[in-house]
Order: sequence, then C-alpha cells, then structure tokens
Amino acid sequence: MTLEFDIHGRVGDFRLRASGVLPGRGVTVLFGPSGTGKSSLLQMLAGLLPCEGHVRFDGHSWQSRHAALPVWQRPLGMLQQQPALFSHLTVAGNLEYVRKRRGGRVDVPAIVREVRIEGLLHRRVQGLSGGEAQRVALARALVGDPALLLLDEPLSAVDLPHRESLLQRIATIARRIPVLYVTHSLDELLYLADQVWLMDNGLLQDQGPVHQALASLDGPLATRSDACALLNGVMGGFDEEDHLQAVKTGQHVFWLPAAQSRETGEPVRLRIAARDVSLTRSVPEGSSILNILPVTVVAVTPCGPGQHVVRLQLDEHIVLARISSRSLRELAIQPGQRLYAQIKAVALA
Ligand SMILES: Nc1ncnc2c1ncn2[C@@H]1O[C@H](COP(=O)(O)OP(=O)(O)OP(=O)(O)O)[C@@H](O)[C@H]1O
Repeated sequence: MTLEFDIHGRVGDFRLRASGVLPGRGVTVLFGPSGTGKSSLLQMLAGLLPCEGHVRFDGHSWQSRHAALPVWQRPLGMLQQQPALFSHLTVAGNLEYVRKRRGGRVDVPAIVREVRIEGLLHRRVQGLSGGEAQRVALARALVGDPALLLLDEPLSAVDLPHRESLLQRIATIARRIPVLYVTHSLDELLYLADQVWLMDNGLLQDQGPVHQALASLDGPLATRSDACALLNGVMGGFDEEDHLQAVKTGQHVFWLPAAQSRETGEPVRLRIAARDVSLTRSVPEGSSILNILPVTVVAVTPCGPGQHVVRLQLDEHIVLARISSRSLRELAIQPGQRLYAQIKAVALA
C-alpha cells in the first residue's frame, strides 16, 4: 500500500515541489526547518490544499491532471497541528460520528484502549488539554479505519510522561498502517523513524533509511551538535549487582546503565550521540567508559568552530564522533585509519 506522488503547488507566495514514494509500512519522518513546507505537503497529499501533478495510493489515483478525489474519499487519517474536533460533541460523540460515517467496521473500544483515552470518553471537547485533544484526534483518525496516517507534529502539546507511551503506540500502529510523520524533534525521529525525508525551502530533498540519513556527512543531521547514530540490537543479560544491561549489536556487546532488567532477546534501538564518542589510538587503560570498540575512520568533515565530525565503521554499523579540531590534528585522523572508540550509549524502545 504505497503512496506515490509528484506534485507542485503554491501557498500564497510560497512554492512547493515534491516527489516520492512512501513505503507501505513503518514510519517515514518528514523533517526540516520551520516554514519549509512540511504541513503544506501533508495537506496537498490529503487533498486539503490544491496542487498540480499526480498522487496515487495503492494503485488508485487520488489526483491526476484530470481529476482530484475529494478528501473524504481518500482512505487516510490526518492529525493537523491544531486538532480539529467537533466542539459540540463529547469525546465519545466525536468517535461515534466518524465510526458511523465510515461504516462502523472498527473495534472502537480497542482503539480507545490503544490510545489510552478511556477516562476522557464523557468529557466535552472544549475542556480537553492540548495533549488530551491530540490523543483524542489520533483515536478519531484510527476510528476512520485509515489505510494511511498523516501526522503533523502530533506530540507538540503532549507532556513528557505521555509522550513516550504515545510514541510507542504510534510505532505499534505503524506496523499495520504506513505513517508519514512531521516533527522538529530529533528525539521523536530517533525513536520512530524507519525512513527520513528531508525538506528544505519548499523542496523534498533526500529520502532514505534513518540510519543513512543520520550518518550522512553531506546531510543536515550528522553535523548538528546533537547528532546521533542509531544501531539496531537485541537485549542481552542484566547485571543485577551493577544495574547494567547488555545490548548485542552484530558481534559487539554494549553495556548500558539500566534501572531494571529488560527481556532478553527484545529488539532495541541503541542511540549513540556523536559527542559521547571519543577516539584513541590504542586501548585506553583505566578508563571509566565501559564500551571500548575498534573502529575504522571512513570520512571527516568540519561541523562548527573548532569541531569536526568523524564517520566511523563499526563492523556493519556506522557511528559518529564529534571531536575538537585539535584532537583531530593530534591524532592525525584520516580515512582508513584504525582507532578505538570509547562510547556512552543509550537504549531506546
Ligand atoms: N495560508 C497561507 N497563506 C500564505 N502563506 C502561507 C499560508 N500557509 C502557509 N504559508 C507559508 O508557506 C510556507 C510553508 O508553511 P508550512 O506551514 O507548510 O511549513 P512547515 O515546514 O510545516 O512549518 P512549521 O514546521 O513551522 O510548521 C511558510 O513560509 C508559510 O508562511
């Protein structure tokens, strides 16, 4: 169920041009600076803003040179930055309205549980907080039984305690429904993204797997001060005495501080911030860092005054190190060189 498009259009004086193929599964994060056209692209794909070109979903034309399918006939669920709920109805009334309109095929109680809004069902929409309204809007989108979800900063008003559980929920939903997800937050991208689409100045530019987007020295993500690499791994054993959790990635084991044990074999994303990686020529003695691994330098690029980012190969994985230009000079770092990386890592769900 892929979405394929090649469109261009205007919003006031702003021009937008984008083409791409949204994978049929998982989360594609649309990322880019404010005002670059991310919301406009979502609205054009949904049919809420006029544009030219073609949009096809699952082999059906949503838009061509000759015709455009009305929004309500497109099998999609959309969350806009300001959730548009019916203010004269309760939360339950909002869900029921969409269920009836879409033929009533979905299991509404299961969706209510999935998005955890059981306690809100009898509340009036006007009294909801911004974060509650966004959760209700997500539930309402799911009640429409969508084949595609377009989510425009769905967590912008959600507080920290609810954020992680909602991210988990969206990741679960994305296993059955493809999600195009707009955010400014690198944390959300790291947690959710399978693919990343980078938008700048009205143009949809690079599109690729998240690991590649994060580690590309030509792209905007690897040179940020909070640049990270992601490694896929599985949970290993838990050391109860020191509260350390092993995570296996390929042939390496990382040790991470952990308050409690996680189930062995559970898949996990390991997040390694470039600023938490330091480099040495030989295995350091007496280091407090638990993870010291052999790496090979792939490439180096400047990333701000007195700073460089080094792209490193760790077996089949890529890791980034952000180091001072002085260290770069003193270690005489160059492509092909073998070094040791001291790494602090953080596990994500
Ligand atoms: N109704 C409108 N009339 C005129 N210009 C508009 C209108 N809506 C949006 N724009 C302009 O279009 C450009 C793209 O806006 P859009 O909201 O799509 O960007 P965005 O990347 O989603 O931004 P943000 O991340 O801040 O939400 C901006 O320059 C914006 O000012």
